[in-house]
Amino acid sequence: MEKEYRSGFVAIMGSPNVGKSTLMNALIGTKVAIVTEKAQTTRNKVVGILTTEEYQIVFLDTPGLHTPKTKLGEFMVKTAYDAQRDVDLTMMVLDAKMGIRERDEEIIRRLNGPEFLAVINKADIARGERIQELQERLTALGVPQSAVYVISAKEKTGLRELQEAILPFLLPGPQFYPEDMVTDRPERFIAAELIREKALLNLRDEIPHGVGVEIERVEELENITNVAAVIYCERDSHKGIIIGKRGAMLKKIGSEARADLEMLFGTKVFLELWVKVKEDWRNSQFMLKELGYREE
Ligand SMILES: Nc1nc2c(ncn2[C@@H]2O[C@H](COP(=O)(O)OP(=O)(O)OP(=O)(O)O)[C@@H](O)[C@H]2O)c(=O)[nH]1
Repeated sequence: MEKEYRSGFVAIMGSPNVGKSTLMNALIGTKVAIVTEKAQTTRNKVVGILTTEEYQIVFLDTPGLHTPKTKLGEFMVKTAYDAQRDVDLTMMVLDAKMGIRERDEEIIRRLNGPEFLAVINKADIARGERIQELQERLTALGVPQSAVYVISAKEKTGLRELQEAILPFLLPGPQFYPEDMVTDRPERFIAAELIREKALLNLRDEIPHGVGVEIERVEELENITNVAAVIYCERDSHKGIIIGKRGAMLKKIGSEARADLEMLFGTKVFLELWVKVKEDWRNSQFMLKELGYREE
C-alpha cells in the first residue's frame, strides 16, 4: 500500500538573534528569511516550505519575542504568538552561548507540551559543559531530554536529526503548496527584505531599526528586471549616512542587493534606490501598512 502523504505547520520561536532565520533557511535550503547579526531582524511572519515526495513541512519564521516599545514592536510580538497558536509543532530556538534568559524561561513555560521541541543552536561556538548546563536547565523546566536537540544552523550540524524529529508531528494531509514553492511571501516582499538586509549589514548601529524599504516598481522584461525602491529612515542625518560620501554607501548597498535580487528574479536586475526621511515611521499605522507590516 502506498504511504499516505503527510504535512504540517511548524512555528520557529525564540528570542531575537538566536538564529531562527538561519535555521529555517538551512532546513529548506534556500534563502527566504534575511539574516544579520543585529537583533530584531525579522519583522514579519515568513513562511518557508520544505517539500519532498512523502511530506511537506511549512515553517513559520516568527519575529523575535521582546518587550514592545513601539507599535511595530507590538505588532511583531503579536505576530509571534499568533503564529504559534495553530501549528502542529513549535520549535523554541535557544542560543547556546547566551543561554536561557529569564524571558526565554517564560516562553518555554508557556509553550512546553507534547508538541514542543527545544533547539539549542550555535553549538559550534559554545563549550560542551555550557551545552550540558542548558540541557539540565531545560529538564528542570519540564522539557523532556527527548525533545531537546543540539545543532548549529550555521555549520549545518544536527539538522538531519532535527528534521527527522519533526516528521512524527506531521499529519496525513494535503500538500498545501506546490512543490516548487519555497515561500508564500510575494517576490516584492522578499525583494524589499533583501535590500533591507544589505542596509542593515552596512550601516552603523544607531540607524538600522529605523530603516524600512518599500518597493515602488517591479518591471519584469525578458532579460532584465527593473526594480525601483525607497529606503525610509527617520532623520536627515541618517539619510546622509545611508547615502554616504558621494553616494558610496548607497552604491554598496545597491550592488550587494542587486546580486541577491538577480538570484530572486533569475534575470539581470537594474536597481534604482532612493532614500527618504519619514519621521517616526515606526509609530505610524499608515506607514506600517504601506511597508507591508499588516495583519492578514
Ligand atoms: N556561530 C553561529 N552563529 C549563528 C548560528 N546560527 C545563526 N547564527 C548567527 O546569529 C545571528 C542571528 O541569526 P538570525 O538567523 O538572523 O537570528 P534570528 O533569531 O532570526 O533573529 P531575529 O530575526 O532578530 O529574531 C547571525 O549573525 C547569524 O549568522 C550558528 O549555528 N552558529
